[in-house]
Amino acid sequence: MSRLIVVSNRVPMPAKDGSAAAGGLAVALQAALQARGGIWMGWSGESSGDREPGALSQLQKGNITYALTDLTDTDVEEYYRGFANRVLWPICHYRLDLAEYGRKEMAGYFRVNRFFAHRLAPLIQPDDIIWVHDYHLIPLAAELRQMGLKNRIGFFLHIPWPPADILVTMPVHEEIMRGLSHYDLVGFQTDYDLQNFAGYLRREGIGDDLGNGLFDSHGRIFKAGAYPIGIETAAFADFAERAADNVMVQKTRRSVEGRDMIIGVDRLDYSKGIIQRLEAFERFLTTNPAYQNKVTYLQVTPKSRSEVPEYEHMQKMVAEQAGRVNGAIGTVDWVPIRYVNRSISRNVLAGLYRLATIGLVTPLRDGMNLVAKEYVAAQNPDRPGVLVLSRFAGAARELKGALLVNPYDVEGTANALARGLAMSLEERRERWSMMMEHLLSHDVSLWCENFLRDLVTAAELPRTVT
Ligand SMILES: O=P(O)(O)OC[C@H]1O[C@H](O[C@H]2O[C@H](CO)[C@@H](O)[C@H](O)[C@H]2O)[C@H](O)[C@@H](O)[C@@H]1O
Ligand SMILES: O=c1ccn([C@@H]2O[C@H](COP(=O)(O)OP(=O)(O)O)[C@@H](O)[C@H]2O)c(=O)[nH]1
Repeated sequence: MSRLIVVSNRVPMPAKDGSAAAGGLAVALQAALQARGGIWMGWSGESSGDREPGALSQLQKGNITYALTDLTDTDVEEYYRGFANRVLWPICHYRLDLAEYGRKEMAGYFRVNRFFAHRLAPLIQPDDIIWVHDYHLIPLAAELRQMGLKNRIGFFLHIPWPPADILVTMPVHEEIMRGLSHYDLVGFQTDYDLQNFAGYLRREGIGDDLGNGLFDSHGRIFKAGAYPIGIETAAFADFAERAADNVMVQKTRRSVEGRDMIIGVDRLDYSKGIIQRLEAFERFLTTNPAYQNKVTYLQVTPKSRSEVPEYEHMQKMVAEQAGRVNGAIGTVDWVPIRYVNRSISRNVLAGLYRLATIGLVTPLRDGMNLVAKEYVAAQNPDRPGVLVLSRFAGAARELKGALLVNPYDVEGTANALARGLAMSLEERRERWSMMMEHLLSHDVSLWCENFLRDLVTAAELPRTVT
């Protein structure tokens, strides 16, 4: 079996005690790497200031070598904060208004990808399979090809891929698309993202859909497909059941006794629709006054990318809004919104999901949204809660038992909350079973296997158009 080389901007390093990093993606990829042997390469998250980064730092754990590189201050600013998070992230989340184009940042993005390629290439053997993750590293395959590498290289995009009309507003859309054509397999989260990709090729006249998942563009033939990422469903369900003994979960249970709990869990990101969600909760309480003092909404929102101005602005807006609603509607013995601005460990989170009558997941746009899947997996099968889910999350393509909402429609979301809280146990069980069955049969290990199987079989493709 060929070795596997995984490349991602962030690398989930094992903890100091040697235990593997938590999170479905990390667990699935670490398992695949252990089985085949391989390398996980990426950014250390550290800056070398204005000095050229030193040699890769390497750490061996079983069959896996973790290889990390620092980046200079300028690299972090231009590649990560600048182009990845102020151009690609907003564009892929349909936020043209937030994209900030700068020639310096665009050049920095391509330069850091070249730097990654130069650091990675000496570690690669001819038979290795390379799997690149996410929007930070789209041009990596082109750079590796430029250096003469002939290995199979796959790419998986964790975030949405927008329609052509949005993509073409990005000055370097052609270079980005050319970058994708250097992979042997390009994976998206949903069929909609794949359709947008194919639509761009057609619209711009730079490629053809050859059928059976094959495309040709920029003189290369490659595969593209939808590979919706899953979670470790069975393990997470087990986790949630055992979390009942956790002290924090017990404290929370006591603190909401006699009330229904609604839970929202999101990085503090404008794509998550937190402002609209708080508005919907307020609307629900004002149009259903009988629920006042009967419901607690827990919003867990760890800070994210705080050095990027749009994120800093969001932090202020969300905190102000939560405070305003609490001030306007709360009473001396009831705080409607509990707003937690820090990260909670996954085992506590699993227990909190299980306590909540409603999982409120309303991104304005999301590649998948693993929280939606985790909420379902964490439920007690005897009395499961209700998932209220944005139709604009990738997860909505799969979780048909959810109450689907349009997060821009504040009144519609408020109505879904009322419907969810009043839903009969029979309907809740029926909806939950349908979703749980799907999640058990489409977990993250299957996602990983399917992608790698298709990447390996891409070896039989002719690579260039004759
Ligand atoms: O690296 P950051 O800029 O701090 O952002 C964190 C990640 O955000 C998006 O990721 C998430 O998806 C991951 C894979 O599905 C998941 O493991 C992680 O928990 C999520 O936060 C983005 O897609 C990642 O590339 C970022 O690293
Ligand atoms: O305090 C927190 C908040 C989130 N998460 C985890 O972070 C991931 C978020 O993934 P999702 O796909 O929902 O959103 P993303 O952050 O990738 O955009 C999920 O696995 C959550 O369990 C966590 O461990 N602690």
